[in-house]
Amino acid sequence: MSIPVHIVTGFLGAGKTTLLNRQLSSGDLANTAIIVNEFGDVGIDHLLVESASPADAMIELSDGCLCCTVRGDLVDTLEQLSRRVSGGTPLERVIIETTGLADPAPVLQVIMAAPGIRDRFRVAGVVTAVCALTGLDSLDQHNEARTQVALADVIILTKTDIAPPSPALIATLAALNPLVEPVDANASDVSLTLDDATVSNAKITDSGAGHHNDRHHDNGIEAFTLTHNRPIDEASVGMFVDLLRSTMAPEMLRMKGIVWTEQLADQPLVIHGVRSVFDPPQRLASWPSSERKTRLVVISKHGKRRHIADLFAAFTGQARIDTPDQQAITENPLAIPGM
Ligand SMILES: Nc1nc2c(ncn2[C@@H]2O[C@H](COP(=O)(O)OP(=O)(O)OP(=O)(O)O)[C@@H](O)[C@H]2O)c(=O)[nH]1
Repeated sequence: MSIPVHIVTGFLGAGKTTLLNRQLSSGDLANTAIIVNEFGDVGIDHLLVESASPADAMIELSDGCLCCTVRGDLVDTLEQLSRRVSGGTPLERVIIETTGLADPAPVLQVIMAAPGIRDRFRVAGVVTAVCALTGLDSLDQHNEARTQVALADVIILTKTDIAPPSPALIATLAALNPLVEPVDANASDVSLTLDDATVSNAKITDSGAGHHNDRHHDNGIEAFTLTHNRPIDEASVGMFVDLLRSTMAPEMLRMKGIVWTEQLADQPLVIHGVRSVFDPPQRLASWPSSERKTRLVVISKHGKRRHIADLFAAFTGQARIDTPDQQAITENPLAIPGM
């Protein structure tokens, strides 16, 4: 059984450590390793996180950002944890608190793709703290803040006790991540460690995506849904994903959803990708609702929607006058317009 890794992110000062402390003090983080990543020579945050978990469960990765310089350290740390587990130490979960300036995608990629890590750990979810007071400014001004929201499985609005979130902030969050309905940090059931069922259900249902089928925002990220009403050949799905990974990885922040395949039509395929890294597709035991339909939510850099939609159309046999079909693309990938 792989060990779930929960990533807690959010812009500088958004309230990550406060949320973590709150959950630690509630006592439900037994057998949890907490990895805190900080900028600067002297880490502070790890001192601020209360030691409610075993002393050696607290690991500080400082002097760099997880998404760049200390990536190797993260792999080493997870390998060490894995060895401890083999030696009999109980470990139910890992929580990684990133720096406020981190892009969480490389962290996810380490867990999903690094040899020796991906078999022993799995991404359980990304929780992003957003400050109700300063969140809108951060989102307007910083790419990292937008990426943190775009990649979130859960968005927690902090400091709502000081001021309620503005409608503009709520609208911006919905545009950046139509899959997720923000929750209030003060709500009684807020948790940083969502169980797998909650997260995978959020990923595959239509909640949010159905209402915001085609959302974009002028701050560089757009979210849209690709849908198809007929079963798709599984091989075509694989080719579509491969081509996206090889040609669009820097622009495609995230793709998640369910696919109705010709093979095993009663058990939809779950697709879950972060940039170029995709989880091995999993089958659901059955459809989550009565509606059978392929739904893929894509969060990408602004301006790439047309290319991604054209590729999807080609691989699902939806011919368009000015777009090559699947055969043309797979025989000559250079034929994709705009790439
Ligand atoms: N009133 C109020 N203050 C909060 C809340 N959450 C965090 N704070 C305060 O905001 C400040 C920053 O909180 P932290 O939890 O350290 O934020 P962080 O995201 O870990 O900060 P960095 O690690 O520096 O990015 C602290 O002074 C907290 O006490 C909240 O929900 N309400």
